[in-house]
Amino acid sequence: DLNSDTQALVDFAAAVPHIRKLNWNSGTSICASWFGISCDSNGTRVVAVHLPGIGLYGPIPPNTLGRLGALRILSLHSNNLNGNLPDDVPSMPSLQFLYLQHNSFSGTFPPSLPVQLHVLDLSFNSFTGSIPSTIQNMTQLSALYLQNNSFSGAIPNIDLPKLNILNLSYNNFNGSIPSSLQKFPNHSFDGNSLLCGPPLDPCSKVSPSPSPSSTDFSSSPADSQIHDATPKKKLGTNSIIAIAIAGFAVLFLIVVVILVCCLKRKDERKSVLKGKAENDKPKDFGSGVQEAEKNKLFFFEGCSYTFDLEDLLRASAEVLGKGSYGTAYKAVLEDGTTVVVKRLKEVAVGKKEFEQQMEVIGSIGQHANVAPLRAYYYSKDEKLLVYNYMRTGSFSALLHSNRGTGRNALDWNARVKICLGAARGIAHIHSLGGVKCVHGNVKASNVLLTPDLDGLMSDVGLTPLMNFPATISRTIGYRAPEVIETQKLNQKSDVFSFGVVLLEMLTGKAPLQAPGRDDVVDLPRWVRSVVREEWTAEVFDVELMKYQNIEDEMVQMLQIALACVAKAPDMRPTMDEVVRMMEGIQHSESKNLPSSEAESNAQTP
Ligand SMILES: Nc1ncnc2c1ncn2[C@@H]1O[C@H](COP(=O)(O)OP(=O)(O)OP(=O)(O)O)[C@@H](O)[C@H]1O
Repeated sequence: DLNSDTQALVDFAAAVPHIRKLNWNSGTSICASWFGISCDSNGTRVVAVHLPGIGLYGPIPPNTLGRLGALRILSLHSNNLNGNLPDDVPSMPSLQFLYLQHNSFSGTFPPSLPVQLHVLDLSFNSFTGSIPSTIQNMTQLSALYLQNNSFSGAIPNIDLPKLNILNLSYNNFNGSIPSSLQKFPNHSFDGNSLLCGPPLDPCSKVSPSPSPSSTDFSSSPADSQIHDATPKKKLGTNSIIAIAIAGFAVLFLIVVVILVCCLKRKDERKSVLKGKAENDKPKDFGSGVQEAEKNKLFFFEGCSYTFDLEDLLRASAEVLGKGSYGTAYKAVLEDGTTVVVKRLKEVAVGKKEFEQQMEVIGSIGQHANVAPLRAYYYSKDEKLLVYNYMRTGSFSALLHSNRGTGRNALDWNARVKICLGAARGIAHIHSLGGVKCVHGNVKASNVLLTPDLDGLMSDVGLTPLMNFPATISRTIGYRAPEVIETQKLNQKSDVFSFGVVLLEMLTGKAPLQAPGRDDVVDLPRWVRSVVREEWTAEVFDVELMKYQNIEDEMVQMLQIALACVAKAPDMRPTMDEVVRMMEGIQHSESKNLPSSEAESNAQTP
């Protein structure tokens, strides 16, 4: 019952040192006010423990968390926990989501995992030994993250029907990849030098000699609470040379492909715009178009548009808004095609760098949650970007416009779906690595919506083109404190900005848009101050109050948001972790389960 759950948590907190205060006071209600704790809807059992990145130290003692018999989600990632897992922890009877990544756990793969586990994340630890074939019993498993450990041996031939995410990269696995797992992409297996077969190189070609990375393994558990997503292992000189050669080859190929495309287009569009730029009345966004012969619209691959610059200049245009990069126009072409044209102002880079960044943007755009850039035009006086027109508009517009006029409120599931889409889009950008793979301007008006309310990140890859200080004032409410100070963007500053979007979604309040305006709030500060006083009610959007059974989810989402807007960048989760935590919430609620299962969950003693 709740008393024994409470005692289990108290025992855990007493035995495990932690940097951040938990404020688990026996006088307050565990379900309503204990940090990181969620109960079932009756308030009779603890069903989720979310304690990411709060500085937990040392091993998990046996007979503490393991006593939480109704626990469905255990999230202890990004702490400094170490040692072996106690026997009773992963084997809790109701556990469905286990997040232990980014700690310093050692020992072998947990021998007894509950068969109903949905997600298991042991990545970025120091686990050793092989994966037991009994993993085959976990028929509900949909995601298995074991990357960046020291697991070894052959990978068992597991065939789990629901498994759709698998990451075994950066371990010491050897042998051939079993047929059942060959459907996963290479990066599921990267960084295991003795592993071969599809999707990696064929086994016969793999030389047995490359030094196993175990000796190079550098583990620095205590230096930070949240590690970067970059692999912990150092690469040998051979690997670096090989990677460099492969990189050059890929780059060369890309350049060749682009050249071929350009030449082809040149042929297709003869004499586009010859003498037209002066004769036609150019739209606002085309007034700087010159030298039309030399500079044409460059389309990205996979784009089905057939118009050219001339058509675009003839289109009827309407201003959508002035953003930090320039003005956005909705342009309707003569054949009815509607696109968005962004006319960039104050581009701070030259042509070559601009084009290189366009290539980066083109490659980032291959994701369901990133609004793809379709075409661009570059000349000395005019820089235009062409995007699909999203008629559902932006998250910001849907969340804030026409409030209080009996509008159709954006319901909870829609809000979560939109934010999860945006989170996946940002995580995708981050996954590409490198300094340029930062969004840099995450905010609700840059989350565009598909007709079925999926969130897409727009304005991707534009910050490296611009003069940084020019963009800062418009988006002040989304900026991480260190960005305001140093003017340097990084992935953790994107996480902060995303946290503000989540707070915006939860509270229905827009963050500070520009200094000196008093109609809007410093959201992280406001939410923190309310939360300090008392939980929930005050914080959440009144429009959300009419929905049943969502308090748990809202509180959990609030915790994620607050973790994202932590003042210290190191304390913020990575975007990948944010996605997984959000997915965990989505899956965990009984209302998302089939009704029979929901009932049995509700009846659990
Ligand atoms: N592809 C698109 N489809 C529909 N609406 C869009 C599209 N791109 C932008 N918008 C909308 O047009 C308006 C202006 O966009 P723009 O990106 O120029 O400025 P912003 O988002 O307000 O600020 P920033 O430049 O900092 O991103 C915003 O309301 C935005 O949501």
